[in-house]
Amino acid sequence: MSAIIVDVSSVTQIAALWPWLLAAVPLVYMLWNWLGPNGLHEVPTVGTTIPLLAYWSGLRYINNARETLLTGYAQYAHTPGLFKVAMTDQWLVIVAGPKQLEELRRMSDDEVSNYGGVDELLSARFILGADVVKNPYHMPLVHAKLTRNLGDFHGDMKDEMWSAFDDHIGMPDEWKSFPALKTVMSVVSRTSNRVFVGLPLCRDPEFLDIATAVTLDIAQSRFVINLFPPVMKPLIAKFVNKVPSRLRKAYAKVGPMVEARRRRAEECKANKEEWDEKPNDFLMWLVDEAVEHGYTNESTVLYLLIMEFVALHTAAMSFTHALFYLASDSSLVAPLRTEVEAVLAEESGDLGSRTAVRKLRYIDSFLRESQRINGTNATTVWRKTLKTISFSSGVTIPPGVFLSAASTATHLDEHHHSNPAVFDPWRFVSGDLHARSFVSTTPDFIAFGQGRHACPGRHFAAYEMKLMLAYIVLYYDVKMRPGAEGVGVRPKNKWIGNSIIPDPTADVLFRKRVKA
Ligand code: HEM
Repeated sequence: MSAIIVDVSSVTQIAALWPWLLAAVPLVYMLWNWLGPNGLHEVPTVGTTIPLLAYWSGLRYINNARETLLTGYAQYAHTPGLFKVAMTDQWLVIVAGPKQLEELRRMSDDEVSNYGGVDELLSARFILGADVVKNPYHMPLVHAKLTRNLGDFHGDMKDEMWSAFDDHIGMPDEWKSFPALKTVMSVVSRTSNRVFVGLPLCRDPEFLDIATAVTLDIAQSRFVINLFPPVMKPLIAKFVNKVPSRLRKAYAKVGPMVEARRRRAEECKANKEEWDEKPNDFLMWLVDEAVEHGYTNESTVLYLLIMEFVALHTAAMSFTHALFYLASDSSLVAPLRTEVEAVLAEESGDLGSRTAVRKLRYIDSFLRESQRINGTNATTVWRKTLKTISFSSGVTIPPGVFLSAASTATHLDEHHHSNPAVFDPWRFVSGDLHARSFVSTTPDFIAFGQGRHACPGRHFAAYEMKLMLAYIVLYYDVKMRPGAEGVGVRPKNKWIGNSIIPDPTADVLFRKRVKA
């Protein structure tokens, strides 16, 4: 009997220990992460390596990523070309300097995984699901269907963009104020969605709300989930992941169209019949994949949302960065207008033609230069090691480590660019025009990543952004609304971790162009 009593009391004691044991798991994980083999002792650290303080460094990084990355780059870009910074959930190894970047570029997909990197960055397996991480089938579609046939969409994109400008800004005779980022987003989301889902859905405000909100859902969910070590992430994700509810709303909106298209595609397939007037948009390509491989309609809608995530905020933020330069300095518009008017005359008044946008060198240089200084992300080329990899500096990195390239610091390296901190919009107008175009990824310009996994949507984004800038200089005068920073001063960027956000509160004034 007493033995039973002793047992019962020890069970009770153990039960009382459970909360402590549960709390110890993340602590042990954290110690293991910082001190074990993944402690990456060969890689120099910016900040502290002491476990709990490193977690604190990870929290601080949210506010001081820019300084941390520039400091690390200045100290370590040449030897050993790598350094590490603490995230709240793990180390991030920063690859810095042209030699190491080139070595990373040459590594095979067996050595470093690109979607593994995206997974670490976004906690994608918890937010979007493990299937997306295993099978990101939207990616090859961007190359094979969109980029290769971009010319087929020029006319529709131009048509949608002109109509979006008309609806969102119109042609005010007097100066009128518009929230810059929000207005740019309205034009980008309509233009992109003309190609993603076609008319009339690309103009449906409820659908566009869903399409733009999903990025914030992913960003916010990932922010909270990444505060915790991997063992706790699945549990935390259950409480904070906002994507499932957005997906339900998206399905309610787009699901019937997906189901109808799928039925028709399956009928055509079964009867070996041609589908006259089959839609040609990203959604249809996703439906075709679903028919071919048996994916669900829910997954079609989820992958559509992923496309909205990769395409909309990246292009809208990048364009707003450039718009702020244009609106802050009235001397910049003249060379752009001269060029656009000359191209317009050569192209019989059609700015959207296959050749017109390619001829816009000044516009192209302006956007590349804005992207060089600002970009959307201070690190690009996100990778996860699958094997032990070695750099020529002698440093080895074990499997399972999150790596990324220091893009902002690379772009501001004076070995690459003279007066690197100065915005010189015509910097890329001369020289090897192909290598210096907005979409070219070069060792000194990695805003779109590098190598075979460089952004496959950059040609689409560049076409859209060049057309927008051409439209604005042709039809509008723009200036910054005088704000706290003074008249004609470009608003400061907001940094949240690695994200570089053009001031979301800044307004730009537009009026119908007054010709001299
Ligand atoms: C200015 C706008 C954009 C910027 C700055 C940007 C930037 C990037 C970067 C840095 C990467 C990672 C590249 C690497 O790992 O080396 C990437 C990947 C990707 N981007 Fe973009 N992007 C933009 C627009 C777009 C658009 C409009 C689309 C789709 C139409 C798109 C689709 C993708 C996809 C599918 C990937 C994953 C590629 C892969 O890992 O194989 N992006 N983007």
